[in-house]
Amino acid sequence: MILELDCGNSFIKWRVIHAADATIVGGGIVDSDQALVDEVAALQSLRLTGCRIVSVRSEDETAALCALIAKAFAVVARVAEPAQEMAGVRNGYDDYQRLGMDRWLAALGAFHLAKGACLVIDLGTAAKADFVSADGEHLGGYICPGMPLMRSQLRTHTRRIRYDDASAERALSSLAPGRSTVEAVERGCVLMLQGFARTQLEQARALWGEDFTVFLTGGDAPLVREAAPQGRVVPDLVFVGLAMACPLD
Ligand SMILES: Nc1ncnc2c1ncn2[C@@H]1O[C@H](COP(=O)(O)OP(=O)(O)OP(=O)(O)O)[C@@H](O)[C@H]1O
Ligand SMILES: CC(C)(CO)[C@@H](O)C(=O)NCCC(=O)O
Ligand SMILES: [K+]
Repeated sequence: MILELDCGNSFIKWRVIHAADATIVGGGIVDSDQALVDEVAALQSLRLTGCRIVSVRSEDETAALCALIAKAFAVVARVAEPAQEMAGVRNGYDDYQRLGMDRWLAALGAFHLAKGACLVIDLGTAAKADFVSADGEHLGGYICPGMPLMRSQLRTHTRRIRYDDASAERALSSLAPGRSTVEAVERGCVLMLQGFARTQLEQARALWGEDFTVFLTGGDAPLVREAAPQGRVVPDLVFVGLAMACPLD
């Protein structure tokens, strides 16, 4: 069994797969290293033979997580490293090491699945878009605040915007103009995300006409379904790329 980890800025997504056929044994989302170890250790008949990690955290934080995993499960974690070119995709950044590894792996996974031009829209703490042309040229992308950051900026920088998580969830039953603070903010931020998605689609159309595949990933992907109806929702797109970048015998 292989432990796969996607360490974002707010959460760690994990899953355990069988090494032989990649079938999924278990998975989840946690907000700390210790919670990760506790959840994975609770899996029935766990037998880890390897671990691969993609992280956008600092080197120290990533090293600390690897050490914890080595101690808890006696496996050496392989950490995905930046590359100028991999699996037919050429990194489009001026300095390829600066491109976020989650973006790079999602682009690798998307190109592998699409076998042609593709647009990746990843909606997490940050909202990201990346473009890969039919010949594997990564053209670059965009980074914006995602839903959690837009929300918290409004809360932090105003005095009268305050509401709880439960009312935030209720507010999203519709996107009609808000008649309360929570509705106005939550729906407004969703419309920002949808606007982001639509603009990326326009860019892709300008580049490639209708000849491209759209992938939606990240925790908030469902919020832009209507704005990108042709989008393929692939929640584990980063893991697809991670397996390509870190094959384990
Ligand atoms: N089960 C879940 N646990 C945590 N967040 C979730 C869950 N389902 C949906 N979300 C939403 O997903 C968003 C976080 O997305 P994601 O987990 O992709 O972020 P991240 O990987 O930490 O961020 P980034 O990729 O920008 O570094 C939050 O806005 C949250 O509301
Ligand atoms: C943008 C984030 C934070 C999204 O997780 C990550 O991809 C990252 O830290 N990227 C480095 C900056 C860049 O991609 O240009
Ligand atoms: K992520």
